[in-house]
Amino acid sequence: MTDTLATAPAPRPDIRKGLAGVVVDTTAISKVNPETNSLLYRGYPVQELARAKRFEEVAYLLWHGELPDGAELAEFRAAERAGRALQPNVKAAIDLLPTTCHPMDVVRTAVSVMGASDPAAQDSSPEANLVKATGLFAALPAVVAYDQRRRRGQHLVPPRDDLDYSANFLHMTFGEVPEPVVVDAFDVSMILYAEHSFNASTFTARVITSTLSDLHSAVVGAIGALKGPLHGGANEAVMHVFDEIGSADEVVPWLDAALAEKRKVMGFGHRVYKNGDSRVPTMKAALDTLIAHYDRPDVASLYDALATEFTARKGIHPNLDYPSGPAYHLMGFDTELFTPLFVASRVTGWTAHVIEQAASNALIRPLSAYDGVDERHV
Ligand SMILES: CC(=O)SCCNC(=O)CCNC(=O)[C@H](O)C(C)(C)COP(=O)(O)OP(=O)(O)OC[C@H]1O[C@@H](n2cnc3c(N)ncnc32)[C@H](O)[C@@H]1OP(=O)(O)O
Ligand SMILES: O=C([O-])CC(=O)C(=O)O
Repeated sequence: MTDTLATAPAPRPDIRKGLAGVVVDTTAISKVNPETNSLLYRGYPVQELARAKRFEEVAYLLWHGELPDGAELAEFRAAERAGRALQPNVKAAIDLLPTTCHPMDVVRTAVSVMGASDPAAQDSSPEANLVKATGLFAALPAVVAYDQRRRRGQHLVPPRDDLDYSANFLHMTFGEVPEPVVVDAFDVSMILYAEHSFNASTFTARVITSTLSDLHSAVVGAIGALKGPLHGGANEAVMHVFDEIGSADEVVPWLDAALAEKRKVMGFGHRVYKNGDSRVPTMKAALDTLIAHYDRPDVASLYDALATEFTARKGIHPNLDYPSGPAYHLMGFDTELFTPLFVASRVTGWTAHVIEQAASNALIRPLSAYDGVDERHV
């Protein structure tokens, strides 16, 4: 009897692969509610923010918890504009990287260089972290813009102080400011990408922060997590899918083959939203304005054909990356630059979480169940 009890297998622990459904902490930064298909940043519906505010105001909201008043916004905008120019050491590091590498590797390296040259690198006080976060927010557009330009054999375009964040971003990338309708669509995309609770990259940033590491290290890790096609890399992958399919007429045979091969169709599905991503209608409306502006009904028909057919067959809905991919394409960004654009936006959410994690820290260290070989001896 005693022997039987001693050798009884231990009860299997309740393992949630991918932490699916596990609530690991609280956050006051954003609320994702799949039941009501809503997303709140600091209490405000993201659709309202996209309609009525600029990205700078949303960044301020994520960090400070409140929208800025006139004086606060002026001060914040001045700080952002002061940090826009590409620093010589960051440019030198980028120039060392081959243009065959992925642009996400360039952004990741650039943030690492910025961290290494920050005299306050080891100061993780909330004040220092806010300064670092604002610095990254201000500096990343130049990194992304310059990387696209150098890959095209074009020279660096310096920032313009008379333009807001999005207009300046597009100016530094393309050497001119596009029509307001394009700037507005870009600004909407930045607002929608800014924050989404404990997604994989934000969680990565929080894990790194939980060891009392520094903010730049957390952002470098988050960029690595965002790069994957199951997360931020999907906006780039959506465009590859569009290129592969070619036109709306080819959607059905393409999908037959893709599903037969059990391929994942990028830009569809979500860990939290099962009935559609709260951000898609707003981004789809922005895409529609671009389609009208550039007179590209072919993009609209391919978009609609794939979404309708895939959702009808699988019951899986588009996520934010689905409309964002073709929107960035129409604006003129090279496909590999799409996920770095996501970085430029999400750095606001990541750093808000770094500050929140640091303010109420506990080392993040879950348990695992060993299923390797039994104990043995050499
Ligand atoms: C900004 C963002 O990060 S949004 C997400 C961007 N990522 C993508 O668009 C990549 C494509 N989508 C996916 O891979 C998934 O939907 C994820 C990773 C986003 C979420 O996945 P999870 O919650 O882990 O669900 P999981 O991957 O287990 O999918 C459940 C089922 O739906 C299927 N499924 C989910 N998404 C897709 C898809 N895009 N294409 C085909 N099948 C899919 C899975 O194959 C699985 O089927 P099975 O039960 O027969 O094995
Ligand atoms: O929440 C997620 O898992 C992925 C996502 O949509 C995001 O990070 O914006």
